[in-house]
Amino acid sequence: MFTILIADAISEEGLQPLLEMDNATIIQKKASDPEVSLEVIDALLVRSATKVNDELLNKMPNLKIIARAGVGVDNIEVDAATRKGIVVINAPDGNTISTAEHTFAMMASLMRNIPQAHQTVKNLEWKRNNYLGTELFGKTLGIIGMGRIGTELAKRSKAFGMMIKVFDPFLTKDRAAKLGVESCPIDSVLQDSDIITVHTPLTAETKGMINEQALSKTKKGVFFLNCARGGIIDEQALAKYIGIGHVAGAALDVFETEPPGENPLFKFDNVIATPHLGASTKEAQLNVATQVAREVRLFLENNPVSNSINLPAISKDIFEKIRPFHQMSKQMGYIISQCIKEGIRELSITYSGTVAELETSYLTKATLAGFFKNRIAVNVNEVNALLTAKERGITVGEKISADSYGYANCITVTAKGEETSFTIRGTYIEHYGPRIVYLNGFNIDFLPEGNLLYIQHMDRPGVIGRVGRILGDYSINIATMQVGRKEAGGEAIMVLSFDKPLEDDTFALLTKLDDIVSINRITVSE
Ligand SMILES: NC(=O)c1ccc[n+]([C@@H]2O[C@H](COP(=O)([O-])OP(=O)(O)OC[C@H]3O[C@@H](n4cnc5c(N)ncnc54)[C@H](O)[C@@H]3O)[C@@H](O)[C@H]2O)c1
Ligand SMILES: O=C(O)CC[C@@H](O)C(=O)O
Repeated sequence: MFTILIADAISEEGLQPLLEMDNATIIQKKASDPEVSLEVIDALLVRSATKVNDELLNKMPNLKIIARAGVGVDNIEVDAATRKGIVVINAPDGNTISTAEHTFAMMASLMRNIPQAHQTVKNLEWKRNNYLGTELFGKTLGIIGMGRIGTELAKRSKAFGMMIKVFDPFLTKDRAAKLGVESCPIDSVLQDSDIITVHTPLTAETKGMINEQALSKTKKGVFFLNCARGGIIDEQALAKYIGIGHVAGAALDVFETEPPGENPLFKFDNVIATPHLGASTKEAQLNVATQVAREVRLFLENNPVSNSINLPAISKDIFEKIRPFHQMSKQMGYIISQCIKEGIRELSITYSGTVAELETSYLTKATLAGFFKNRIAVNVNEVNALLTAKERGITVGEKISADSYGYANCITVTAKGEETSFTIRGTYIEHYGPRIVYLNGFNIDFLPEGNLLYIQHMDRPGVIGRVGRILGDYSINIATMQVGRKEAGGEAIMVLSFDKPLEDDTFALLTKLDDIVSINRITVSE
């Protein structure tokens, strides 16, 4: 049973995919509501009001996924979520059209003084001479950030006869040509535009990118728009440039602090504002809610998600192909973790045969997730596996090899510590399942599941009998037993499986037997 917390106002109609789940309890309350038991929440859905920070995440040890019903994830501490292995998803395009339309509406309103004029009419005034506007036709619109919203805005603005200059370091010349816009350096956008609008995410690089220095490069009489994120345009600098009459006006939907409270910009009549309404349409809210609700449900039902911020996107088709290897990779990582007793400094994974053609990076992360399971306090999964390895100084290597040892596919994992190393190889046999076919120099064949006992011993008469006798004395039923050796009289291994875990006292007796080199209890669970 899953518990899903919808912490902000999200369209009820769009939440249907979650409401229809018969194994989920849906709670629609603020995360700060004392009635909410944060520790049981599996999935959290938010818009921008809930600040998903480390402090909140620490109260949610069961949390597996955070969904942002919108684009910007700046209200979520993604790094903190990643460290804890929590998947973060968003709805990247559900509100694109609405926000582009809102930006366009703000631009038109700004140029024709619509909000100010509207207010005077309502005040029973008729000030026709005060509101001389400016046409959009023939003007140059500078767009900083030519992503989804920038692109939609450009299309609409072109239809109004505007010229478009764009600065986006990730925009290729080909794409700019296709969109009919001029891609140029930021200074050229600043110098030549009549109206400048920002559509980037708020990042360390874009924070304050329109500062005094940038404003000083603009034309006198330029207009500014910000319907992306507060802080991309420095509010103090903008207020200064409006104050000296250099900037002719600004339209703002977003603010450095929201709600903004007292703000130096609000004293100017030529500044118009809306309270972060870009995505506030019925259509956008339904779109984003439906997108995240579908994704959260897919995720909880063990399917891949497409709009993750911190997990590589993987299609359902590809995931179906890697699913058997995915489970086996986790199992092998988990077996290694229980057999190598010291810290490791290197983990290398070699893929061969058909598996080498699949998304192996995902399998490498699954191996690490299995390795870290029960070794460290945080839950490690594909989201934080590489980061966790890096933080612990473990080098992770991935290789493709042509030699698949006669199997259709195989994955070989070698872990190296300071003193020891351990190698395990698995193959997946269709209609039969995963098999471990090699352990530390020995060919073997066992199913990596359940309660296992792995014994490395000398190949001498009586060893197997002595192990069997102790197990028999303690009424322990051996479910399966596999043996392997390199040469007669040398070292050998046996892998036994039981219906229930081996008790400590039985295990202790086995460790004291003659001719045993090493012995490990292994539990391989989901
Ligand atoms: N006002 C609202 O309600 C509302 C609604 C939706 C989105 N947004 C915000 O609008 C912004 C754009 O959203 P989007 O969906 O178009 O995002 P997007 O990811 O599609 O586009 C962002 C673009 O910015 C570009 N970019 C990144 N860094 C840059 C830099 N330093 N200089 C220039 N360009 C840079 C990227 O290459 C990308 O093309 C985001 O900040 C988002 O949070 C606001
Ligand atoms: O939730 C909202 O209304 C705002 C969404 C918007 O800022 C976004 O980044 O998608």
